[in-house]
Amino acid sequence: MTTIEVRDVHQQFETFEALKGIDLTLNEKRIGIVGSNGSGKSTFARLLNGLLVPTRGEVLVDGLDTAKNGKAVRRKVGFVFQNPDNQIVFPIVEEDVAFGLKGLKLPAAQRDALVEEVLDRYGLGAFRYHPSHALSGGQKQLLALAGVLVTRPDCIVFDEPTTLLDLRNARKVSRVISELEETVIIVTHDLKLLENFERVIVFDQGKVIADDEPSRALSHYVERMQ
Ligand SMILES: Nc1ncnc2c1ncn2[C@@H]1O[C@H](COP(=O)(O)OP(=O)(O)OP(=O)(O)O)[C@@H](O)[C@H]1O
Repeated sequence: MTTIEVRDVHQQFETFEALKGIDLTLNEKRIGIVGSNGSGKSTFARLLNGLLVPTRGEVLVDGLDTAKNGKAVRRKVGFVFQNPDNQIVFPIVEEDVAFGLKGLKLPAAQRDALVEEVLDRYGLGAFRYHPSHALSGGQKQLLALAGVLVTRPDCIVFDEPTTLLDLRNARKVSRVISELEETVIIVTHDLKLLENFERVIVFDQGKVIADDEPSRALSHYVERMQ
């Protein structure tokens, strides 16, 4: 199981400090990240697989520094964006999933089998040769997830996976996430998503203000928001 160590992390965007000294060790199977708008959650999430490197401090994934080993880190930790349109880059569904496998240089037959398996798993098998842009919002979110899962990361970071979805699709994506064997870290405003999680971390103005089992952490958050 992947362990992510975040040590004295600061993130400065020009004159604005979005994260102000974060120290955390993440090694639970299910971790939720909550907090008000602009509190630094997405910034924090993007640090976890080296999409962003901290301006001060360090992030280590199984001992690998994200600032020095970005590629190896991203093989361990996948990232699913809030808006799947930011993640889906190929015009045809199967091409998009296959792209994630490109670096592995697999024989074509093995690559095709992996693509088929992951599409079937998320009910997208019938859409294999369809244009990616013609999928519904929920299907796009699942395609984005398929494209990450096919590379078999140990841990997946989701940035608000249900925010853009209607209730039915949000439930579907939420069920898919709950069934994942991989370690899951979710940034969300949808507190229902965090039922049965092991740990919830609450951000406020670039700092961690609570870090606890979900019911205690969430009641702290709700109190703070009043
Ligand atoms: N690339 C950037 N350049 C400048 N400022 C940035 C950049 N990225 C984030 N910020 C700022 O950092 C702060 C934290 O942003 P972040 O997206 O991490 O918040 P968040 O907690 O995810 O918010 P939300 O719930 O609204 O998605 C915000 O004030 C934002 O404007």
